[in-house]
Amino acid sequence: MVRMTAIEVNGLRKSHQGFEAVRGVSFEVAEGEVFALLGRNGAGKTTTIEVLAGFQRAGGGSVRVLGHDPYAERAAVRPRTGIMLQEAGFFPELTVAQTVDAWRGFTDAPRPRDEALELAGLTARARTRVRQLSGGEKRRLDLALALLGRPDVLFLDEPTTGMDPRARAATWTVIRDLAANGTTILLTTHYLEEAQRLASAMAIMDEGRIVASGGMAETLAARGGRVAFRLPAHVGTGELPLPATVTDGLAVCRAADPDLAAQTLLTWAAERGLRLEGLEVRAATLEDLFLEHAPAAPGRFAEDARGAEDARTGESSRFAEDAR
Ligand SMILES: Nc1ncnc2c1ncn2[C@@H]1O[C@H](COP(=O)(O)OP(=O)(O)OP(=O)(O)O)[C@@H](O)[C@H]1O
Repeated sequence: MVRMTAIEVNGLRKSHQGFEAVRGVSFEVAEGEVFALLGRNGAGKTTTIEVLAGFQRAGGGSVRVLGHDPYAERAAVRPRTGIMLQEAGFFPELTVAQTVDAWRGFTDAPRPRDEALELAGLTARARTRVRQLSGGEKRRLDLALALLGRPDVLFLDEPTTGMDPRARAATWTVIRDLAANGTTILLTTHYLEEAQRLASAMAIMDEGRIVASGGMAETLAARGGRVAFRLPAHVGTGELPLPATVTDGLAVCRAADPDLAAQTLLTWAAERGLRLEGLEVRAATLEDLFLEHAPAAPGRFAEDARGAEDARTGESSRFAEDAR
């Protein structure tokens, strides 16, 4: 089957009050694909989504959603798209069920209320007032509303922020099922493991430009991985069989094939009667790529980013287990 292009972005530019938030961005998303648009705060992701959803006119370049200009041909595009923005405008005194019913009134051929609530895992909260929902539950209500019109294209801006691990895993299943049934999904997220698991293609934005993009599997394979271990006492970096950087006694070798690099290092160590304490072999993760291409601004957040790199392995595997 030939997959059509559902979203086309060509040289998109967009300014807010003289500040150019998006500076010539191009990418394509195939029908039924999950595409992750990534980048640190302020990179221009939401602005791009707002243009794609037809809320704002492109300042330069062109965008097409399902073959149409989403701003000029809004009537053709809007009924076929669903959107979950970061800030939902709910009425706090309505219940969840009343909110869905109100939204159904604005939607052509909407899903039944119960089906939408079930998809978003909100069946048990149907009679709860919106103001009493937790942050994660509000995101789930947003998801229910975005899915009401059975959209062909779904824009999800940080869809799982505030969700607990179980709700997040359930949302991933919904997203995967929708894509398997042909829905095209463009999502932004700061949870890189989420992007790595869900998306088959991605682009990393920084300061309004794309700094890395491509198929998820291919891009990660091309980056290679790393082997880390405690540098044995009295061994100099120059004695190692592979180039390594050493920080605070932790040696890190980057390698296209990290398994092979680990074998080389272990053989070398065994021949000398040395142990490689804390040996860790890892394929590249999206987080590696992200930290490389979207470095933190100088100052406090630069240090946070380094902390994230050190803590990364433990954090992401804990999350992975919770979510399984
Ligand atoms: N309405 C607006 N008026 C002025 N500046 C804006 C407006 N909306 C966004 N910006 C600025 O444009 C830049 C890009 O914002 P945008 O919301 O697109 O980033 P983002 O990548 O979605 O960030 P985040 O991850 O924090 O959501 C930011 O510097 C932001 O301050």
